[in-house]
This record gives sequence, C-alpha cells and structure tokens, in this order.
Amino acid sequence: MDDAIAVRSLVVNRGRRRVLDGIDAVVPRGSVTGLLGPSGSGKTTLMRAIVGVQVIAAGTVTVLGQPAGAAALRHRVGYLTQAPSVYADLTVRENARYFAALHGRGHVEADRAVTDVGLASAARQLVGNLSGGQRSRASLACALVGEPELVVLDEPTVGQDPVLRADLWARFHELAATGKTLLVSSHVMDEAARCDRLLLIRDGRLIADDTPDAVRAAAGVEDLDEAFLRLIKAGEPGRTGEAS
Ligand SMILES: Nc1ncnc2c1ncn2[C@@H]1O[C@H](COP(=O)(O)OP(=O)(O)OP(=O)(O)O)[C@@H](O)[C@H]1O
Repeated sequence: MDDAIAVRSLVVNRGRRRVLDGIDAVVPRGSVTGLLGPSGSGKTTLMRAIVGVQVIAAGTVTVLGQPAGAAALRHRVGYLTQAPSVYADLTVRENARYFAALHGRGHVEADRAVTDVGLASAARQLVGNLSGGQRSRASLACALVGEPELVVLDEPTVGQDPVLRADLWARFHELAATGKTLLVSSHVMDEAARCDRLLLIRDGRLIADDTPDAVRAAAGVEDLDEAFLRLIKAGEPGRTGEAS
C-alpha cells in the first residue's frame, strides 16, 4: 500500500453549499504533492477531511491505511492551519519544546525544528512579539516537530520572502526523501513547479491530478500559470477541448 492518502467519491457540504463534489484522488507516500486552486475552491476543506476534522456527506478518506481521523493517526499526521496555532505568551523554543513533548520528542528535536524553519536567532523571543511571517514559521516548526509520517500544510509559505520560501521547499523535499509525505496548498505557481505531483481543484471538483510536466503537456503550454488557467477554462460549463 503505497498511497499515504486515498480519497474516494468525497462529498462535503458546508452550510447549505456543496463544497466538495465527488473528489477522487491519491497521494503517494514519500512525495511532495501540491494542492492548488482558486480561492474558495475547497482546498482547506479537502485538507480538513484528510486530517479528520471535517464532517463528510459521502465517500471515504483513507490516511496511512486508516480512516481519516482515527485515533491511531493522532501522532502520525501533522496539520498546519492557515491561522498560526502557537502560544503567544511562550517563546518560539518553548512552543516547539511543548509540542515536541506532546509527541514524545525531546529538546534536540524541538531545537532542530526551530532551526529548520529559519528561526534559530528568534528562538528566545516571545511568539507574540514576532512578525506575521515569523509566527507562521513558528507554527510550522510545531507541526513538523513530532516528525509525522504525513504532513498537511495549508499555505505554509504565505508571507515568507523568496529565500525563506526556497529553504522551506528544500526542507519539504528532504522530509519526502526520508519517506514522509507532504500535502501542501499554495496560490503561488512557482511553488507548484517544485512539487512531485499536483492536485488542482476548482469549485469542489478535481480537474488535474498529475505531475507538473504532465499538467503542462495536457494544457499544451510550458508556463504552469497559463496551464492552470487553460485547464480551469476548459472545465467551465459550456467549454470543451480547450486544454488540448
Ligand atoms: N464554515 C463554513 N460554513 C459555510 N461555508 C464555508 C465554511 N468554510 C468554508 N466555506 C465555504 O466553502 C468553500 C470552500 O472553502 P475553502 O476554505 O475550503 O476554500 P480554499 O480553496 O481553501 O480557499 P482559500 O484559497 O481562499 O483559502 C468556500 O465557498 C467557502 O465560502
């Protein structure tokens, strides 16, 4: 069983709206998979279903061989939400050490996680005094510190400068090379190009599940930004065949 995530016929309603409408997707183990789509297309909702915090109307979500949200997955899945979830009145290091302890890890792992997100020099600062981008990275350190097998990251690089973004992507690939699986949402197309595989959703439906090269080939253009626009347009009601 090489898939970290298997989503079958997933339907999710939020409020009175159908937000995910029959999603079928798999995410292979040991990969970095990008989740892309316009704002409001359902990326966060799909991530919530995968980490097991979203009520679903139909379908199945299997994570590391277990139903999403199973108690046995608690220490095997890490989740970074868009809103930083760290304690403002603790330092960066104290936060990392606290979350490390929850996962049975020690100070060494905690300090390594802080360094990996580029916060070593801010380790003794209170999280409440950090910039927005630094606070997001503190939250990322806490999501990674338990060394989960599956890491689900909702826009982890928002607010980061290009050098930090490149460093974080390098870290994601290092983790994948050790067999971890990463699902990463993004709005930034140069980040899509850094992924092993891409899931593109629009209006709650999956319109691409492939490698960046295959997405480019399907759309008939080199530029991924343009490729996505073409695939999105091709999927609009009343349009056919424009992606080929
Ligand atoms: N609690 C909620 N109640 C009702 N509708 C919701 C709720 N949360 C989200 N939605 C709706 O579900 C749809 C999908 O939202 P979701 O947050 O999954 O999108 P997204 O692709 O992650 O967007 P973004 O890129 O802007 O973060 C949107 O139309 C949104 O308005």
